[in-house]
Amino acid sequence: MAGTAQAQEQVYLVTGGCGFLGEHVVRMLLQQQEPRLREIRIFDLHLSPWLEELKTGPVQVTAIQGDVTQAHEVAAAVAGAHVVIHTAGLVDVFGRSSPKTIHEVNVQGTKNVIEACVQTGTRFLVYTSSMEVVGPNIKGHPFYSRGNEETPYEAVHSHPYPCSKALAEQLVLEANGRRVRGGLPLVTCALRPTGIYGEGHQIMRDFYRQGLRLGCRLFRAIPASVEHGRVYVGNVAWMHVLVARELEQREKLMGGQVYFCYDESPYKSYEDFNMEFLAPCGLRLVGTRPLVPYWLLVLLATLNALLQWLLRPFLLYAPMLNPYTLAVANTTFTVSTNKAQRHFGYEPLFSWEDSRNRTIRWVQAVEGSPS
Ligand SMILES: NC(=O)c1ccc[n+]([C@@H]2O[C@H](COP(=O)([O-])OP(=O)(O)OC[C@H]3O[C@@H](n4cnc5c(N)ncnc54)[C@H](O)[C@@H]3O)[C@@H](O)[C@H]2O)c1
Ligand SMILES: CC(C)CCC[C@@H](C)[C@H]1CC[C@H]2[C@@H]3[C@H](O)C=C4C[C@@H](O)CC[C@]4(C)[C@H]3CC[C@]12C
Repeated sequence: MAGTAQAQEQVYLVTGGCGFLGEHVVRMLLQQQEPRLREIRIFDLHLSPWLEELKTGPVQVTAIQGDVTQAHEVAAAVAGAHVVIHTAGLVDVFGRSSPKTIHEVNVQGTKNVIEACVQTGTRFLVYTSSMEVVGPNIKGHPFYSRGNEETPYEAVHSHPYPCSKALAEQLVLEANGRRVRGGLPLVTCALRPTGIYGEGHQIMRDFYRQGLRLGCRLFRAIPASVEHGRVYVGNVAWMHVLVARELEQREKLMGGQVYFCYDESPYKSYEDFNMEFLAPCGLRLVGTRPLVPYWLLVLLATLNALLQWLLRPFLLYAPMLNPYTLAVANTTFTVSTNKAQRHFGYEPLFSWEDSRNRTIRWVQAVEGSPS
């Protein structure tokens, strides 16, 4: 009886629940009508207005404005939660934030989440990591033959964002098995999405707007042969929900594990993949080969980095092209694995066709909306 009462009382906490991925996780939790779910807490630095519309359903939705770098705020939000899905993070590869801030949010913030679980007795922690914990590395090595979780790869990073994600992932995995308040072990695991796309993807929106400005054209910069891993946001969210649900039943198998996020999205170059959505919206990718030689792109990227540094005291100059983004876009890195299917029965919830159509509809709706 006590078991039944407990089973109906589950509280989920989603950090970063108002972000691109976080919103999909929250909506997925509500759509899946998890019978044991009583409350979803959404913890974010900035709360979104759409939260209000979620508050009318049978599951209590609690919005908590807070900062993961503040240990006491995190502990207060975690107290009494059954599972924490920690998606909050500073996703910055353009140099908008300082390396210190990226470290504080992504590493110290994750430490605070782990410590809060230990102190308050929360046993299950799902961490949103990134493919960039593995690569592409600074040497530009491709991840050949569509690697999986076991594929050897020299993970060497210098950029603050992948460094912070790698450190945070390590902390999460090392915390698996720590005794939480009450004496039971903490069960953790990390999900590594490749480049996420779908409704709410701001970089896709930026490319679309840039294409409109350029007379409905984009100019190819990266060879079509470079494959870049992509995964639909709905499937990434679904994977988080499944892991959160299954972690309790399969703690021996899943605890301390990493899983790449994958689905049926095709293997293509970054730009060709974007054109799957932007072409039906009227954009055209000019050139079957890069129009600008690679050495010139490297030069421009280096110049941008230099300008960013020089202008920093006066203004924020953070263009999309810099040596790091160029290296990521120009290095083959894709995954092919079925580990999530073997460990917890994951199958993508959205087919490629669905994912594509949903994303196209979203891009089309972007036109005319404020930037
Ligand atoms: N977007 C991708 O392609 C991608 C790929 C792999 C992994 N990831 C990871 O997925 C997670 C979510 O990324 P996203 O693309 O949804 O980014 P996002 O910026 O849309 O969402 C991040 C959320 O975290 C919140 N946040 C930031 N700093 C915070 C703080 N100090 N305290 C509390 N909340 C804070 C933001 O307000 C935002 O709502 C991140 O951890 C990111 O590293 C993203
Ligand atoms: C060279 C230019 C023409 C194109 C620049 C594109 C560049 C802004 C894109 C290319 C690849 C993108 C990253 C990739 O999809 C994966 C991730 C992992 C994730 O954890 C955070 C986002 C990130 C880094 C994407 C950012 C934008 C990138 C670099």
